[in-house]
Amino acid sequence: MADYKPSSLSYEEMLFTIRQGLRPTQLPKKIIVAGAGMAGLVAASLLKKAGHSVTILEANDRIGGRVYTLRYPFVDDLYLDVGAMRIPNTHHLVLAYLEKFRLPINEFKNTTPQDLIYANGIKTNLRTYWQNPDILKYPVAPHEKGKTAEELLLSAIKPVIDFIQQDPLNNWPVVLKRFDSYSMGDFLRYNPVGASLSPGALEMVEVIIDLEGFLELAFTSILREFLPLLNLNMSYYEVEGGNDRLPKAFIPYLKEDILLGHRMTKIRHHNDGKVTIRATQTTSLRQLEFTADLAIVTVPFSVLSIIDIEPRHTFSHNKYKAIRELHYASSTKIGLQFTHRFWEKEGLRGGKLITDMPIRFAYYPSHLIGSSGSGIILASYTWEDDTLPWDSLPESSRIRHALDNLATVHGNSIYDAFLTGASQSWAHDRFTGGGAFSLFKPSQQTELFPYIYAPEGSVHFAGDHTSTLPAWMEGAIQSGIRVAHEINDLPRR
Ligand SMILES: Cc1cc2nc3c(=O)[nH]c(=O)nc-3n(C[C@H](O)[C@H](O)[C@H](O)COP(=O)(O)OP(=O)(O)OC[C@H]3O[C@@H](n4cnc5c(N)ncnc54)[C@H](O)[C@@H]3O)c2cc1C
Ligand SMILES: N[C@@H](Cc1ccccc1)C(=O)O
Repeated sequence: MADYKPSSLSYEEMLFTIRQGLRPTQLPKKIIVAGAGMAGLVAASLLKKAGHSVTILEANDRIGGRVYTLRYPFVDDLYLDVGAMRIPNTHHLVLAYLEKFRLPINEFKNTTPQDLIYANGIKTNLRTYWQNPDILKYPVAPHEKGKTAEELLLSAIKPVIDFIQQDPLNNWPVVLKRFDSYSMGDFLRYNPVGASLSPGALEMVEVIIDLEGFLELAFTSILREFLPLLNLNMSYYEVEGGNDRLPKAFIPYLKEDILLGHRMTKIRHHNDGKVTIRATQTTSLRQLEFTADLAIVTVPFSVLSIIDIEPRHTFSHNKYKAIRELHYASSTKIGLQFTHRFWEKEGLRGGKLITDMPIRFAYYPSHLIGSSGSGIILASYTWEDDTLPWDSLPESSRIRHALDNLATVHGNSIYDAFLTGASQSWAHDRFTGGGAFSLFKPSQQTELFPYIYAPEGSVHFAGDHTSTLPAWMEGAIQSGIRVAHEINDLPRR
């Protein structure tokens, strides 16, 4: 296990840092930040305010990374968040930045009793399903009849959740030690602490709770990521006008320091401890070099794996292993715009469609509810294997098939209301190296995590993958704050 421990900042200390900044440094340093996603923007803004000189190299022609709001080709000033779309009310770091930048938020209706379900060729809604789960005809065991997917899943994992909630700080490592080798699927099939699920019950849980793509991943990782989504009393927010307004809010303070279209290609350590980042200017293809006291690398490991490290030995064996092995899940989103908000006439105001059709989960917009104009449905949001049928298609076919799936549920009249569509296949996004977010395979949290966030010489690491909440902006922000504290008072090289 690495002897390096990240600064164990409390939530209060992280919130204080967002509101008041770091302690002004007595040792101002030159710092390069690779990546202008949430982690890089948070780290760079805190360190600049503390007195350091920061330069942010961003490969893309926009900042924000996986906080990405698509506006083209939609009309009527509408948009679709094809990356981060929902903010749990327990993600206090994100909410603190939204408050700091005074960004307007509205409720993201993640679920409502009117949520549609279309599975096994049967169409119903959540309210009816809750009253009679057997309506979907999953071949559950006799003792599982009459129970919803949430009830069956929670009955299987409740002992673990209760244990964690008793004392999260001390009990989470115990849970990790005992269950990190389990996949989500194996934990539910051969449950070591609670009710094992029959194949029929497991299939219902997979479809209704959207676990189908994650069953082979680590039980501990999926449990932690899904906790917010499993809590039906959880409320969520979104930024009015698009979630990309959050990263964009950093621009006024950092605009002199951000170099767009600068793709890091090499990290070189010098004998005197300084570090040079080589970057290709993506328009001119010129090779540029930036030398500094320290570097903060926030790019996903799926990208870092193709960056040259010189001399090789300046990264440890375990860092290379973590970069090579950390699992990245894929994800694809498809948005369809319609001339009018027909779904609202069916009582769908926010919330979603849950289906075993290839679109899997669709989300109805939570903004402009009740307005008479056009609207955009997130017609498909898939993860892992569920993205394969979509990633293999050209965009026009993705849109067509998603429309066909929606028509199965909403009727053929939607074809006349269809305006335009767009999709984002993160597997094809070179700025994330083809991964949407890191999620551990069994045992990877134990084996890899300590080496993911640990610095290597003058190179420090941030990004959601280095946090305890990957796949959430909260984790990216947490990592930006952690790394800023980590290097604020380090000696100059
Ligand atoms: C489909 C999807 C849905 C999501 N849903 C939610 C959600 O609902 N709620 C939520 O809170 N979070 C959600 N997330 C997760 C959230 O978007 C991420 O956790 C967060 O944005 C990650 O920020 P980051 O700074 O760690 O990484 P990134 O945003 O990936 O930033 C890394 C940056 O590095 C840049 N870069 C890459 N390679 C190079 C290079 N060689 N040189 C220079 N720059 C480079 C990239 O362009 C990018 O700007 C979702 C993510 C996805 C993909
Ligand atoms: N946080 C992202 C992705 C995600 C959710 C649940 C588990 C893992 C990943 C979302 O809310 O959609």
